[in-house]
Amino acid sequence: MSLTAEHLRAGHRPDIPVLDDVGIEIPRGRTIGLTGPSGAGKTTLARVCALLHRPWSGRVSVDGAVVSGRAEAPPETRRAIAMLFQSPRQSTSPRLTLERIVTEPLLIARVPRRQRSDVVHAAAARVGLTADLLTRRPHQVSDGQLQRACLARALVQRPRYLICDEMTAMLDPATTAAVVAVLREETRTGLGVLAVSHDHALLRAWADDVVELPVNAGARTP
Ligand SMILES: Nc1ncnc2c1ncn2[C@@H]1O[C@H](COP(=O)(O)OP(=O)(O)OP(=O)(O)O)[C@@H](O)[C@H]1O
Repeated sequence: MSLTAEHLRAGHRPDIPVLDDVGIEIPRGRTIGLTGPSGAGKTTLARVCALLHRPWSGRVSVDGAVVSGRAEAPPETRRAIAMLFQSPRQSTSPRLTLERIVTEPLLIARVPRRQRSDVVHAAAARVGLTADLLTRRPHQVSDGQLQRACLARALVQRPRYLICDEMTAMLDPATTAAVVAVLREETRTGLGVLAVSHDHALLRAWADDVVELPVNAGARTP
């Protein structure tokens, strides 16, 4: 069981591929580190794996089922993949409380109201967010606290795969360690993680395998 990308060719500008015949496999229960020089295409690859960026060619499959894009994927496949970004502020609404932010996947999945609160509070406790913090809005908490809320939001979705794009880059060492500890527990129960980072020491401690993405010739073309 894995999230697999094969022979990907993808980019942002016509005829200038960022990824040219690139592949990666994220098995369930393992953390794959992804590193490489700036501009190599790590974020592009992460977004293709999360079905957020459509490749020009190649194949993405989730547990054996080929997926052509997020819009076409069945809800069950969309729910199977969650993504965490470097900046939690760009992936949360400033108008919502942290509790409402964490609740979001349960609203989408139409989980009954009486079950939602227990699930959200359990996930918040898991990532080290107190009930008081859950009542605040993003501008009233630190980046680390908001990233913990984003992690809780991802956990309540119960994804099979989690794509983390530099998710610890804005965090202090204690928060990074806490977040990585939660994710390592999740991998033990079957979550597959792609961890994109420039921090080699972090990936050595966190990942089971580390893949280096070289800059390809197409990406260097002006
Ligand atoms: N939306 C976009 N429009 C045009 N070009 C883009 C876009 N996003 C990324 N690129 C280009 O694609 C290439 C790969 O970018 P990407 O962000 O995937 O690399 P990266 O390895 O994650 O880099 P970094 O380590 O600096 O975050 C770069 O040359 C970048 O300028």
